[in-house]
Amino acid sequence: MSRIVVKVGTSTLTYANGSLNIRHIEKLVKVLSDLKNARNEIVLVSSGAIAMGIGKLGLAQRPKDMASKQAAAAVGQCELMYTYDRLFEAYNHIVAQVLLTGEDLNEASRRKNFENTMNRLLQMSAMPILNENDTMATDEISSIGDNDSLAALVSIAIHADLLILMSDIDGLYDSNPRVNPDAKLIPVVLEITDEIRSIAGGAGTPNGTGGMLTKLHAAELCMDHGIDMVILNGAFPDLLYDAIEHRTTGTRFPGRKDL
Ligand SMILES: Nc1ncnc2c1ncn2[C@@H]1O[C@H](COP(=O)(O)OP(=O)(O)O)[C@@H](O)[C@H]1O
Ligand SMILES: N[C@@H](CCC(=O)OP(=O)(O)O)C(=O)O
Repeated sequence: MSRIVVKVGTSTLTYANGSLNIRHIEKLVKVLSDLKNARNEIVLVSSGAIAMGIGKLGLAQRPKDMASKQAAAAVGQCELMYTYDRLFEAYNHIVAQVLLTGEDLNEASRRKNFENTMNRLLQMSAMPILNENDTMATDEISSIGDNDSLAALVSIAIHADLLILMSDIDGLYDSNPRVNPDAKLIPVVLEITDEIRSIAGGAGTPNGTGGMLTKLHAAELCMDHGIDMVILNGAFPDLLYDAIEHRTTGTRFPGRKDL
């Protein structure tokens, strides 16, 4: 049995107009349900609240000011959880919503409460679905919308074996493939060096927020705590089986083994 944190980005879950990408989310839920049936402990960190809120509120574009993004997230988070609840129910899995900020994990008593709740949910075979608490979030993680780092902090707090980031791209390339069509996928990164950081660019779409830089930050946090991290293409959730069974796929960042 493995304890696995899976983070799925906005660009995998929604189209640019904020509508749900039904094909992606249905496939993801199916694979996660199967992994749970195989006795893995799965924690899902899901972005997408702001985009879904924008879609539901009928806003013409992504708002720039913080309060409007927070309001959109509050609307979209309901829609997101409603969707997950319905889809997981079809496979007899129970979902639980957990909203938190980086601050919650920094402060000892709040962190303990988080760990206790997570452990109990997993014992009860429920599937915790986490997102940043966008209403309360200030800029402690970086800015609103860095679930990559949040997923890494969560993986550390609950002693996960593996963190998988599902993105809109196959993994880390040696330069941004949206700019350089000859860019090559890097299958394994053993250390986050300045050279590796220099090849990571920003988000690929208006809805994506972190780009590769926040994913490398997440990788560094995980590796330093002995946790493997893998970046995969969220359009192909079957790749989760490969990542868990250590078959080469996407980009793997092996956790330090000397801890
Ligand atoms: N070296 C790189 N390798 C791969 N992707 C890169 C690189 N540099 C920048 N990117 C961009 O990062 C994007 C993925 O991050 P992001 O848009 O935040 O999506 P997500 O919603 O999955 O977090 C890719 O679509 C790509 O445009
Ligand atoms: N918490 C926000 C943004 C999260 C975020 O990091 O976005 P992404 O870069 O798509 O993973 C939301 O749910 O919309």
